[in-house]
Amino acid sequence: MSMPITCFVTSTNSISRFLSRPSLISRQKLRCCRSLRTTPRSSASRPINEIVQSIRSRETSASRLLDGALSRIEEIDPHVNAYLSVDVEDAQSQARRIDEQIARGKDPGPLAGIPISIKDNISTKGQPTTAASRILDGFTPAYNATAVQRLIDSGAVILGKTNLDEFGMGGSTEYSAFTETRNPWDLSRVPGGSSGGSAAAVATGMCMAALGTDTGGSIRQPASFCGITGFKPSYGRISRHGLLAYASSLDTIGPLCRSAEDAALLMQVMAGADGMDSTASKSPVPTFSAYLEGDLSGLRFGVVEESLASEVDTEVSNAVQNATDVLKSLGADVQTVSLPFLSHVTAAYYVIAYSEASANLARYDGVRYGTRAVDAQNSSDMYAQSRAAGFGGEVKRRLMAGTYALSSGYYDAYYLKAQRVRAALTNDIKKAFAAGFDALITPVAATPAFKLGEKLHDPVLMMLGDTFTIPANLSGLPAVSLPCGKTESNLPIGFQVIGEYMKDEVVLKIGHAYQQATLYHEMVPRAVEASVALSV
Ligand SMILES: NC(=O)C[C@H](N)C(=O)O
Repeated sequence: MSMPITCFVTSTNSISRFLSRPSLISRQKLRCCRSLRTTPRSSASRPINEIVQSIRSRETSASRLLDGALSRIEEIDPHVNAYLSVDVEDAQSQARRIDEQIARGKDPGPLAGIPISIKDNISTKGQPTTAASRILDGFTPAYNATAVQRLIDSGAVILGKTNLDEFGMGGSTEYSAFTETRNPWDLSRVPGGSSGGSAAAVATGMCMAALGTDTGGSIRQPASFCGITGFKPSYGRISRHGLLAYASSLDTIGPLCRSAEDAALLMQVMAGADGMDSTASKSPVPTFSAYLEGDLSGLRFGVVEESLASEVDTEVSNAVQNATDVLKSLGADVQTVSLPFLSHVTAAYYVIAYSEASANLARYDGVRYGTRAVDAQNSSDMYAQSRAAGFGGEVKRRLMAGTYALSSGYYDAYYLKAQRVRAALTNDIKKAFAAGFDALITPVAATPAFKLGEKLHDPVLMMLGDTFTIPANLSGLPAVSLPCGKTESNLPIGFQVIGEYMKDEVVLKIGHAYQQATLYHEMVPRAVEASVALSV
């Protein structure tokens, strides 16, 4: 039977019924939620794995799937601005190649024909890669990032490049030099950041999965604001080769998808050693799918006490509380755990991130890439003018603060102190795992998506939004953001599961078990559907 997949996100009856349910799921309601789970899956929530099977068996084709994504981009992206560039012809020729391979009986790989978008700070051969910065306007890399190449080698169709805060510096995607992305659940709100374009593209079915990068929460927070699943792998699990560095000891590439199951599939093809990145771990890559099944009995989770403090929105803390009830009902032992250093992590993170950024971004001098000042008198004048014109205000602020923190006389007071906080936090977390916890639970952010412009001129407020996501970066741990509810005003809420170093598969197993019991990851943003309908 031929099965058209021209549109991934549809409001089927089961989803509409679910969306009209109260935003919080209580223990009593869990049974009802589970029974809804037995209703047929909508195409929005069909696992990538199943869609690949239907491409392989020629029920549908890569070209048809791509057409669906392209028509959604045409309809929806003028409202959301998730993409910075889409190379339609190139994507169509990739899809045709996959279909031809299948017609010849050749298996293109586990992602055969799946349209995937790439955050624009990850190199794509022959496609613009700007990091949403004017300093890289017009830059086209000569090679693919290792993660991108591995997706292509597994049959994925690379669709386009998604918007971000310039060089990943921000939490709302408003610091892009080119356009601000809007939250598809409420177009007056931010999609989160810095991988806001990737999150909005997945949430609206403008692609089936996307790559993002996470330095202090940039995959997990936008995933949570847009109601999808975002996975930050252990540091070193995926090669950083081809990632435009922001803060090298923290940067991680990872997937944004509809489900933990889809994230596991992408992890399988991207993870592993890489001769081009000495920080990519040589430890063997597990078979992620082998870990997905089964309940959570025998696992112990620690809810981080400090993360449910009074500053956290009540709707958020209630939703996280309900998520822990679901985890308990799946057999997990859930207790509380304290991370006394949590209140210091944001300050430490920003000192480290700014310092590393000031070194990494020194390469953008107008000589090799992008913007170059034309009427400079000499070379140092040319560097200064090119950088002044090429970088946005937020990037300049961070580079100046980072240079200051590393300067002689201040190094001990700032950089060294921040590294000590990093060590103390890592120690806190190690103690928790040594005491027998398998994972830590926190909200992803203290609030749901905020209004466009609300924090734009208050960088400290913007930074404080990262408190719960930063620990996994400072300690190099794997962490996933999972949708776990909606607010009264129809905004998604996410909770976070942080695992032990290099136990990425355990984190995804927990995510999958949770998603087998709930439907929150199947929520679709109707605001966009409505505004598209209005505009036609
Ligand atoms: N890049 C990230 O992970 C986001 C973080 N808000 C930052 O600005 O550094």
